[in-house]
Amino acid sequence: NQWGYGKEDGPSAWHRSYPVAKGSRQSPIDIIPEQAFHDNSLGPIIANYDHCTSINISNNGHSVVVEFVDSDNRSVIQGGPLDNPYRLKQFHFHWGGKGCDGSEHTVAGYSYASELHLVHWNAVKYKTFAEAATAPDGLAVLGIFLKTGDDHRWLHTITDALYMVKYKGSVTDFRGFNPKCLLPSSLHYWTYLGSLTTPPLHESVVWIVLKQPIVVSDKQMGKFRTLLFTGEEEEERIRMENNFRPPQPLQGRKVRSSN
Ligand SMILES: Cc1c(Cl)c([N+](=O)[O-])nn1CC(=O)Nc1ccc(S(N)(=O)=O)cc1
Ligand SMILES: [Zn+2]
Repeated sequence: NQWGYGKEDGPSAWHRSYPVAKGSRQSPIDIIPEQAFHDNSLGPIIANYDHCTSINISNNGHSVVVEFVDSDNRSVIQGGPLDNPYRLKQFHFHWGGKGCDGSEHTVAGYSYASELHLVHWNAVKYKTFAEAATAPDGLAVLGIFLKTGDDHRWLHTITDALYMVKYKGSVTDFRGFNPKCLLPSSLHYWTYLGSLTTPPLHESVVWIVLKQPIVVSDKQMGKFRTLLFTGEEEEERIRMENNFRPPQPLQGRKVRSSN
């Protein structure tokens, strides 16, 4: 299933192999804060990542991904719009080209430099990630915006490892990383029902997008752009950048806002 972010295989072509691309709950979306519904029943998001166990970091030809042990509830997110704890499986990023923004969600038309996605699955209701990934309440993705400014103290742990996963298909050990250090100080959020933002675009995601971005330096962002979409054995070397899907039609969905 070769899909990508290029002219021929990019987001506008995905519907050919993945018709759900034109579905009724696609992601990302443009979030308009004034039109979000302040829902007082929405409690705080609780992220328990202290016992989480990262396994590896890899380049899957679309993004850089850090995978976690998800065989028990050692790292979960709960509260907010979620009826039960969702288990952390992986996190990855989307970003733009040099000097360009590359977040997936936008806020009143404003794009951020990058967007971090922490992908969780409903292990209470479903036996595997694969099963959850096709269920309407199967996944919960925590979206965190990145804006450029000062160096991020902890992002170095990730950016210093990127040279080891330059090529598509490369993977290397990456143990003991706790993603709690990537969370902003405020966990205020918007939430809505959506989908995976890349093929297979399953409409199985409860999106929780944090309002407060984290700050990373241009230099750190630049290291993401040393990654390649292409494999070591391939003739062509294509820089991994602009790996984001543009906002999709809201189709009458309500975006709720935490207090
Ligand atoms: C679809 C699937 C299954 Cl099923 C499995 N599996 O291991 O069983 N892995 N994948 C791949 C996957 O997770 N894709 C994914 C795509 C977009 C996003 S995003 N940007 O956060 O919306 C999160 C994840
Ligand atoms: Zn993503």
